[in-house]
Amino acid sequence: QLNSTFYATTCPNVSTIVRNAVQQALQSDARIGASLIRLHFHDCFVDGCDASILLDNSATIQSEKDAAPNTNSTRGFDVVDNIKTAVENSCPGVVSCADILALASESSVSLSGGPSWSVLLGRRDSTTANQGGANTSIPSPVEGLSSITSKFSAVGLNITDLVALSGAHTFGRAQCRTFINRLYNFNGTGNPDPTLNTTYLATLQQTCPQGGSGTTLANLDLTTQDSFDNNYFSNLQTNEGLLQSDQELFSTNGSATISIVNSFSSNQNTFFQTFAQSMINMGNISPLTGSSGEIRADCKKVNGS
Ligand code: HEM
Ligand SMILES: [Ca+2]
Ligand SMILES: [Ca+2]
Repeated sequence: QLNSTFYATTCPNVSTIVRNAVQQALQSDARIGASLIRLHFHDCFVDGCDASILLDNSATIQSEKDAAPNTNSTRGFDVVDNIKTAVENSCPGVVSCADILALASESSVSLSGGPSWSVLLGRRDSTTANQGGANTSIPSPVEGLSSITSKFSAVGLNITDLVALSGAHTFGRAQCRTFINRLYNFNGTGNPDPTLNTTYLATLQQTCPQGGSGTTLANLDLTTQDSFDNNYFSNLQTNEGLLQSDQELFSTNGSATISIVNSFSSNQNTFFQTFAQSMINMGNISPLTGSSGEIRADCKKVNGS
């Protein structure tokens, strides 16, 4: 029941306001677009796209920010607050934080060279957070393709959505601790992951030495780190996916995901169109609408708290 004209009379310029704020943030932080779209993903997978991820700890809120997939990892909350302030200055009390995450995701992708799409709007903001849900519903990079597929399926997303949305790893960074399992002792074998390109392996071992800092960053896309393009998929074909969950899309024998990777690698337009549709699908995960939830005044807090 979301629609693209939800704010046509109440905040007609909301898309432009968000886009300008994201563009400004990109000028001092080339990574911020990647960080913003990831917030939308981690929001939508936990009780739907309701901005639950943005709530800080309080007497009644156990923040999702402290859940394992998010802690010392998700970023961009300050930029979300800046966007919200800019939107409130033009249209006070009208635009939800959940819709701001959806709009900021589209701006992040299109400003980085990726597709544009018409964002569906009308989500409202939760009055609760679900830290336990964030721990269980957000996929881990090491849990295996079948388990990740189940987590997508649990929110109504199929294998095409999984491959297309994983293509968001065409930009942004990952910490050594999220892929070091592949570099030295994969699954207790005493050897690296055999599906890791040996030249790329050597580079990653230099970036992430054994016993080194787990928080050192590597580019998710070794070829075009800040551009939204289909190189992520050609990287998988050359065994240069960074996370185990990335490479498994192409290297799992017999998996239906392989032909989808090949198709996105050979045709960027196909990837872009499918990605846009899959973002709409993800953005439709159980939104609060009508009189459910609220329009938060401050994305970090439930109103009146
Ligand atoms: C398919 C399952 C997925 C897994 C297992 C996964 C896992 C991860 C991990 C481990 C990181 C690095 C975090 C860190 O080191 O702090 C990451 C980063 C990122 N993820 Fe995913 N992800 C998945 C799907 C998605 C989806 C669906 C999107 C968006 C549509 C997305 C967008 C991103 C972006 C853009 C980054 C970089 C963020 C930054 O640089 O701040 N991921 N992901
Ligand atoms: Ca949520
Ligand atoms: Ca790229």
